[in-house]
Amino acid sequence: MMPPEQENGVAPTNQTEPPVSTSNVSPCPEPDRVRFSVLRHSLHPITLKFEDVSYSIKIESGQGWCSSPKPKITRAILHGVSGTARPGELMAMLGPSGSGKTTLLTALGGRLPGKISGSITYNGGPFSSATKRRTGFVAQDDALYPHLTVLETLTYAALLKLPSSLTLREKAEQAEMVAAELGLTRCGNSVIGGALLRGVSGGERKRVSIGQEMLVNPSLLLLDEPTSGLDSTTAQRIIATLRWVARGGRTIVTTIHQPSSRLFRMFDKVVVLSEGSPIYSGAAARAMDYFASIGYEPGFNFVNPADFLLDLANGVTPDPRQEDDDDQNQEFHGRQDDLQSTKQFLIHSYKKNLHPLLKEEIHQQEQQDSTKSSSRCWDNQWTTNWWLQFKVGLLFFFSIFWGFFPLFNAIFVFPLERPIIMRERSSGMYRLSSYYIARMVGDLPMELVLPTIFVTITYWMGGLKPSLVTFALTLAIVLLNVLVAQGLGLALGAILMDVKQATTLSSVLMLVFLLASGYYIQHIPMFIDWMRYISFSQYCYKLLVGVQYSVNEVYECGHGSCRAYDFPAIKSLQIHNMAVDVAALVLMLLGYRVLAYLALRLGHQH
Ligand SMILES: Nc1ncnc2c1ncn2[C@@H]1O[C@H](COP(=O)(O)OP(=O)(O)OP(=O)(O)O)[C@@H](O)[C@H]1O
Repeated sequence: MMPPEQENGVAPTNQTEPPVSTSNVSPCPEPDRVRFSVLRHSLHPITLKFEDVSYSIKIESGQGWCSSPKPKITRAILHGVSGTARPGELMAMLGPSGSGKTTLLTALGGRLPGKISGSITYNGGPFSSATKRRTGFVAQDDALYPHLTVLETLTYAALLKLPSSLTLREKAEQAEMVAAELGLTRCGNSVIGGALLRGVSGGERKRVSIGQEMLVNPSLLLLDEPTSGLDSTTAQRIIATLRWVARGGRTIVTTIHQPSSRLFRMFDKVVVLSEGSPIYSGAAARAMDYFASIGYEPGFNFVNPADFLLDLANGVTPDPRQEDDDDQNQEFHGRQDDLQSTKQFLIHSYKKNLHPLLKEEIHQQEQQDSTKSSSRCWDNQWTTNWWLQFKVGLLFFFSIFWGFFPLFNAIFVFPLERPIIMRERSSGMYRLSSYYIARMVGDLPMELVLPTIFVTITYWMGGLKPSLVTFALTLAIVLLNVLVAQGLGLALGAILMDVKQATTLSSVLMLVFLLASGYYIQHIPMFIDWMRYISFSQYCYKLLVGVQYSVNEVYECGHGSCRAYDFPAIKSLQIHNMAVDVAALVLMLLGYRVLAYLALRLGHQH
């Protein structure tokens, strides 16, 4: 994909540009735009706002008498931090080590235990499970499987997390693209490694972690020190990547240690923390002007704004007198008490000058956010409604239960009766065909009564289509399914004449039928896929769904209304011609029974 930042001296690779054009970014060629469409745009942009966020922890004071519990003291980690990050923005949190960057990031990711005061909202609402699913979090210590290769790690993430509308191949392609994007192609086949297994370098591990989160196409991406331990070119590339990812409508917040001036220029917003208190929060491009306005300007040879901000966060201020004396060593000075008073002054200035503006900005947006979140239903946890999921599930279990049950019952019939048939037939008591037909007809009432009672109760209780015709069709399909399953059971019993073998074989067959039907697994491998055509459960299930929903039926979904036939579990069934499904079942109904009869006859002759 990208980078982009030509002015930063990073050579563009085979990558494309951000989708939203910015002043320093040129539009990408059309073919790449199509190829990278999955990660290009966020589907559910999130505006993140945090206001007066404070957080304290209780720690043991270290003083206690012998075995008496040590008294606990409260330690404030964050004091009233505010800010906003909108879709398309890349926000950086700067500050000295221990200033609270990770704590704030963890709070924004909804992962901080204990009570946080102040407010953190996502499109005006609290942290919900929907927000959680759309939030990616790259922690400082990456947890990756050491034995997988880089490409395998990314491919598994892609397979598990990318939408089911993509094929396996497309998902694998996305993994490869992200690997290329993060410069991981060369080590794609190297194992990740761990404490006992030498693997890829620390920087590469970090990039794999980032890649994993990027693959899920998060709307909000939070990263803790993504560039730590990386060389400046790689760090540059990663931040440029994050900026590109943000431009696709995502909100990105990252903590960062000592960014170079090139990196600093890529941030849209910065929050600068000093001992948990903010000294700046707002546009990165205006930070220097703000500090100049309160009397802090860098020296004439000062090149990196990030260094300047970090010095201020440490209470170190530029000393104009030193600039003339000794450029090389001492641009700043400060005694301990001076440092403290500088920090206090900066915190005070923030409260006085920036905090009211931020508050205003946060509340101005609030109204827009609440309108947005009420008009859009992206906060729905699922894009399909509960009833549809329930009903499609119920129909599936109709077809499965009334496949297994008669099948396993029927398996026992011939093996158990064999000695009696042999004896009675050898004394010429009856024809095999008359026994066979009588056996089937005799079993019929019991075989059909139970499923009729079952369907009558569950159909109406389950809230399926309240139509007598549909009910009658559903019942007829289930009964047909029962008869087919019974026929298969009879055939297996007659062929094997051994209950144990027949039970094992039918269990395997049924499981293969279920898998081949595609309900549990999609994109079935070719060698097993053909089995769907001999799976009676599949035909039964298709018919049950087919009579339940008409082609143009719609249901309420995350996008307003959606066609039932577009619901993934229904779409994958490919309900085109129900007459073919009925014909297949009828053919099986007769075929299995004829097979059972022939097997009995042959067995008897031997
Ligand atoms: N659970 C905890 N118990 C004790 N102290 C804690 C805990 N969590 C955070 N702290 C303290 O809070 C302060 C802020 O920690 P935090 O990890 O947020 O800082 P940071 O700015 O991310 O630091 P670094 O850049 O070194 O990672 C530190 O002094 C840390 O020791």
